[in-house]
Amino acid sequence: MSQGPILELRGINKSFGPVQVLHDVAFSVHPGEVTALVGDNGAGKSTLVKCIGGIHPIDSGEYLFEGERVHVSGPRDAAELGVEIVYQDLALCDNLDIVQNMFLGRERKSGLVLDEDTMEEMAAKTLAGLSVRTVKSLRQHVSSLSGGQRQTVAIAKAVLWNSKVVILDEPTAALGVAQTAQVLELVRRLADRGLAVVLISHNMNDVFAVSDRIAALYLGRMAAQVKASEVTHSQVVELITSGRSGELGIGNGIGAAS
Ligand SMILES: Nc1ncnc2c1ncn2[C@@H]1O[C@H](COP(=O)(O)OP(=O)(O)OP(=O)(O)O)[C@@H](O)[C@H]1O
Repeated sequence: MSQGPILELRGINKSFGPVQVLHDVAFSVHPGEVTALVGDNGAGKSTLVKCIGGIHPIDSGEYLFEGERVHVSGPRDAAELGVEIVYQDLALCDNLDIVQNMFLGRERKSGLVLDEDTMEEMAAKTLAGLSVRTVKSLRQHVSSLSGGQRQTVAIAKAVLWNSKVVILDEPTAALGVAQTAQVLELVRRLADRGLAVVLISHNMNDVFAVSDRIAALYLGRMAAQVKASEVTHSQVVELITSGRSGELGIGNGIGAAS
């Protein structure tokens, strides 16, 4: 059964100087669901996500979290709400091990020294809770991991910090078939644990494999936000490329008024 949204944006506008990138955007994400955010290059996906993450301040519009209107004026505000973004270029440090990466900037201390045992235990528990069994040792440097394993560590890091909303920016873009499947499984598991997951992707197979809802941006406007079970591949492609889908009777009239 579908619950109300945990995060909801209404009427979001965002410009960079004279260029308006987001126009009156509505977007909502629900706990226990994967919402795919799709759109062509330059449609505004990254900008929208950066507004959610507090990296770009919004010009106008409402940001609601758990039904309350909130002001997110920096990444710290978003993190405090429980919103984490996992970027494509993964902010992992190659020269640190998995535990060090997962606790980077939020290290646990016991007195003046780092509490390595507790950190390792928490990291192990988080990975086990996500059924991640592919990493051999938590003390191996991240540089020795495969692309899929690195994604896994980055995602697990977001889970470790009790995030409620996890936004994944093209998590499978650089991965092969088997690793993509692993990461998608993990994405699904996050939602099954009750998190709200936003998946930015260009890959329709990935989108349909794991998403409950699909939000399509077209030239900075939200063309449609629909249940994945109610649309076909080609309808979503149409939304991405023209902002409309005639057959669906949805879309907000973008490009229609000529
Ligand atoms: N900091 C900025 N200053 C000026 N313009 C920007 C800035 N960031 C993004 N833009 C513009 O906003 C538009 C949307 O870009 P954005 O990166 O959000 O799109 P996207 O959907 O994430 O694209 P892609 O799939 O290529 O990553 C583009 O036209 C881009 O040039």
